[in-house]
Amino acid sequence: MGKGVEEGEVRRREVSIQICGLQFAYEGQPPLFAEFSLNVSPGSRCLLVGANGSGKTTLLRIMAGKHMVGGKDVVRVLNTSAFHDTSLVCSGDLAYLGGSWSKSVGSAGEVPLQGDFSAEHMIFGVEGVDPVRREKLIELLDIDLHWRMHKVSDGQRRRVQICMGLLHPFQVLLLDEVTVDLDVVARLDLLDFFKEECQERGATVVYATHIFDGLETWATDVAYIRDGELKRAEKLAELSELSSASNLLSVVESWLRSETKSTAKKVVKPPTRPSRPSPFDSTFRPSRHMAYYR
Ligand SMILES: Nc1ncnc2c1ncn2[C@@H]1O[C@H](COP(=O)(O)OP(=O)(O)OP(=O)(O)O)[C@@H](O)[C@H]1O
Repeated sequence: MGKGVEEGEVRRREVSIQICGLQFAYEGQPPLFAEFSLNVSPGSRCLLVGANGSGKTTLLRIMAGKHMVGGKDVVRVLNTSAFHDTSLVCSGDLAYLGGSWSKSVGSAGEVPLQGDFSAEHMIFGVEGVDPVRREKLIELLDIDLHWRMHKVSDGQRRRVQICMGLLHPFQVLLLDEVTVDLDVVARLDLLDFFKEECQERGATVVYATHIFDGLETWATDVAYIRDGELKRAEKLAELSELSSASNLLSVVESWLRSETKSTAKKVVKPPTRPSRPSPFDSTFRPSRHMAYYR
């Protein structure tokens, strides 16, 4: 084995995801990310938090190689460019579970999850899978293989989607709030499964969420994004606010509330309208323009 390969392996173990000076804008839009950098180390369970529209989904999709960005060194996942090296996804080393009802299964592309298929057909259709892992996931997610995908509930469909996404033992898993439809038991069991995968195999999970139940003891790191800018990236154990606040929800709430306040300060007040006449004023006469004052 060559020295270069060994060095590559060492780097791979030091950092799972490396984003350095990312710049990204949707077509015709102002830049969402400008000089964004973030490192995530192996074995981490990193929460991605931020207000609606702050850029979490876009960032996950960039890490998943779904958007082309700059050069090959800007976004590295397992020391490879996720966009340029499709083997990362095809091998199952990099898995992305997003909100849509479809699943990228290796080179098979996007598989719809709402047709008249059985859960068994969907799950057993994924090739090259360890049957023991498959059984474990079916049991964990309490999937009935006879479910017809067009007749199941959102939560049941989501279970099948998650199962298919986890069949291959990923090295990096990107989760865009996919637990939202799951009941409490399924969600907590799934979080335990992810924790086990990180602790036993050194896998890395990045999880964008607005639901913080049970995450204080689950996550190792938190990254807070505001308008495409990384405001905080810390180990949860070192998060000073967490010792004084009762839970992670309160900490994130305070971050987002201070954001709202500082944004509110920036809002330019519209020019004041002429005061409208009060119906209690004796000079008041209903006007055909009144609707505009609502
Ligand atoms: N396909 C798109 N084309 C243009 N702009 C987009 C597109 N997708 C997202 N955006 C914009 O990019 C910004 C970030 O969106 P993104 O979905 O990444 O935010 P988010 O943090 O995941 O939000 P949420 O918490 O609501 O899921 C938003 O202002 C959004 O309007």
